[in-house]
Amino acid sequence: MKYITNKDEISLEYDTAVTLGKFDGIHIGHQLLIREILEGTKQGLKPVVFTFSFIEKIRKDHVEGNLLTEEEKRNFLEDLGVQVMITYPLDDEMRHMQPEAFVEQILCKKLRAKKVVVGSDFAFGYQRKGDVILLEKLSGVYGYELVVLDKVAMEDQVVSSTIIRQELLEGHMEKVNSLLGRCYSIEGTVVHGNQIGRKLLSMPTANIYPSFEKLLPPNGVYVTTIETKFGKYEGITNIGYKPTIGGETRPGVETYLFDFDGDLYGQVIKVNFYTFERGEYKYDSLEELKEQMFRDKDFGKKYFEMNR
Ligand SMILES: Cc1cc2nc3c(=O)[nH]c(=O)nc-3n(C[C@H](O)[C@H](O)[C@H](O)COP(=O)(O)O)c2cc1C
Ligand SMILES: Nc1ncnc2c1ncn2[C@@H]1O[C@H](COP(=O)(O)OP(=O)(O)OP(=O)(O)O)[C@@H](O)[C@H]1O
Repeated sequence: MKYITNKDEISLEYDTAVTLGKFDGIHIGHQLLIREILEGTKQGLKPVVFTFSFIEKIRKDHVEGNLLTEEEKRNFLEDLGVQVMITYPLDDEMRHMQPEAFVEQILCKKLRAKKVVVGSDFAFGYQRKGDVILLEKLSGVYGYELVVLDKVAMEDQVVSSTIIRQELLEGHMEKVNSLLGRCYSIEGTVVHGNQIGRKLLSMPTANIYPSFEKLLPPNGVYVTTIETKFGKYEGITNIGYKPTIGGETRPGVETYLFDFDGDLYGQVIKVNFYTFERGEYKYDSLEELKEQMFRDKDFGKKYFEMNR
């Protein structure tokens, strides 16, 4: 997949099927739009996702972050079969661009869009004045096919990244997963902890520190699966600051993998979240923490027995 972040490099040399938006999470609604641009390949059009960089707006504290980091979004779109991803800088020039100019100069001239796919509420251009009516009108002028998809809803609620972010911050993982059409996941490189898990708690853990732009569910314990280069394992994961031990300055994601006995240090793992079990708690002693962690392990094992 071609990945373009420099606005001087967006002139494409082939005809394209383009969808536009923020695409945070790439939820079940976004996936429909992407499927539609992939259909464009049958007419010889390359599928393109055009999105903006909002980096400057993100408070880097896991609370106003995104469901997907830029890297995750890129990998995900590539896996889906998208051939070009453009992350366009949302600078002053772009912010003030009239919607008609955007369609003419960017969409038609630079991206050579012959098919444009958007949701029915798509808005773009200065003051979000451009909409599907304008796109329809201009399709006759510039000769592209416009496909407008109805917004996907689930249980009478329109699916949106905003709703998924809210549900995630509440720890409603089942809801988040059904709106995403897959498990919420966090990726990172396994780093060394302070070895208390293996030596004193009889529970070795793989520690990762997610990127700051990544939105995290509430601190606490979750049932998870973990993708590693050795395969996929079931496990139990704590998100937080380990208050019983102390000394942590940023939240970590710490996982005990069931039935695994190998070395993960330095490797990238992906942790998939299924359900929230309990909040993180400051115990009076390591012994109490250890007893609770073994109850957490039983909880996780039972969850998979019942949900396999
Ligand atoms: C399932 C699970 C539950 C945990 N729950 C808590 C908790 O409630 N409070 C806490 O302070 N630490 C909790 N932890 C973190 C432990 O304190 C941590 O695993 C231990 O300190 C070992 O850390 P280390 O890998 O740096 O050696 C939990 C860890 C796991 C895997
Ligand atoms: N539920 C949905 N069904 C179909 N298309 C959707 C849905 N949600 C968004 N879209 C479309 O996907 C494109 C990208 O939209 P955008 O990234 O703004 O999604 P969003 O989920 O509505 O985000 P936000 O909640 O931040 O507004 C737009 O064309 C939008 O209309």
